[in-house]
Amino acid sequence: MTATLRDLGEFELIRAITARFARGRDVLVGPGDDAAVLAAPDARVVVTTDLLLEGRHFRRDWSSGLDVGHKAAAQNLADVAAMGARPTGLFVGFAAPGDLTVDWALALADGLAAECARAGATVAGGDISSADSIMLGVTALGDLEGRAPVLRSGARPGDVVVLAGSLGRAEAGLALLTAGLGQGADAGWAGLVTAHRRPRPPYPLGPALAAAGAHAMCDVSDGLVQDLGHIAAASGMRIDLDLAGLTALAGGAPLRSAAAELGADPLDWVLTGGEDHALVACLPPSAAIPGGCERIGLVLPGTGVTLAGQPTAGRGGWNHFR
Ligand SMILES: Nc1ncnc2c1ncn2[C@@H]1O[C@H](COP(=O)(O)OP(=O)(O)O)[C@@H](O)[C@H]1O
Ligand SMILES: Cc1ncc(C[n+]2csc(CCOP(=O)(O)OP(=O)(O)O)c2C)c(N)n1
Ligand SMILES: [Mg+2]
Ligand SMILES: [Mg+2]
Ligand SMILES: [Mg+2]
Repeated sequence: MTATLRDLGEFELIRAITARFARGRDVLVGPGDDAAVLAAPDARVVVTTDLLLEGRHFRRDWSSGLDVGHKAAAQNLADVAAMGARPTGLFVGFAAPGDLTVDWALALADGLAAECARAGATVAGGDISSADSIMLGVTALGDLEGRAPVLRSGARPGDVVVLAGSLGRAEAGLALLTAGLGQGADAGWAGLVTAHRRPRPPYPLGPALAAAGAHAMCDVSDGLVQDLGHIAAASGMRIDLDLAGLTALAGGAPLRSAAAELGADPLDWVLTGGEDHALVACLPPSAAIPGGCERIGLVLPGTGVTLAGQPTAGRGGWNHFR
């Protein structure tokens, strides 16, 4: 076969790869969700892993070692929370060039430790190698504490889609850095750049949404429309986003002024921007919406993600090969 990864795209590649793995009898939730759940020793432990590569996920001239440590931990701990689990431990594979300063490597460790502390977890192991550029492979574990895992596949018609955390801010910060306007940015723009460098997922709201009865949940790593698209597809449902609510999210002063400066659309950042690692969940209409969450849409029969009933085609999200 001469097709390339770019031809296939990230998510078709994942489908093709995982189709080759047997579903072991200990695997209660396998590839396809934010984290896996294994039956042995019991069904309380969720496991997830993510890569973070220099040049692809961060740049050393844009982010400090401390920033990258925060981001590497947050990206994984958010997947744990998105299952409704409490983060417990992180395992960190770290490869770097020999001329990296010790200060940078130790700042990275400090960032990992600080972000773990935010989530109530800790680094429990890892591995080190040398490499031409910095690479991190982080694995996170979490405890469901007796709750059922909240999958991407459980959304039902009538569920209310709720958001915990921010959207579009990390993408705006990345756009500012890319345009050369990020360093030394003042006022609100600095907050956007910080959102790119150190996303702040609302970890406790993962278990809180699970306890509130969430039918489905995920974190937003690649963009709201794309990630909700995974829930819609896995659940066999349509998700309709509320235009007024999302326009309000895009209307914050820093997002608006950064978008005006860059000739961008702040609503695009909110709909397609990745890496804020907000949590989005589908709650039954009777459920009490936990504090800190806001309603942004509705689950309906059908397919795909719509905005006020209109198709979102063309508003994609991050895909590693496209
Ligand atoms: N190389 C791989 N082998 C097996 N499973 C994979 C691989 N890459 C991704 N997956 C699985 O595919 C699903 C989607 O991955 P991804 O989009 O990275 O999720 P997330 O955005 O939550 O990190 C996850 O369940 C993940 O475990
Ligand atoms: C230097 C740089 N360029 C581009 C980006 C934007 N970016 C890189 S990966 C990504 C999506 C999230 O990362 P991914 O590895 O897909 O995490 P996952 O979905 O597996 O959680 C985004 C928006 C960035 N963070 N840094
Ligand atoms: Mg995820
Ligand atoms: Mg991943
Ligand atoms: Mg991704």
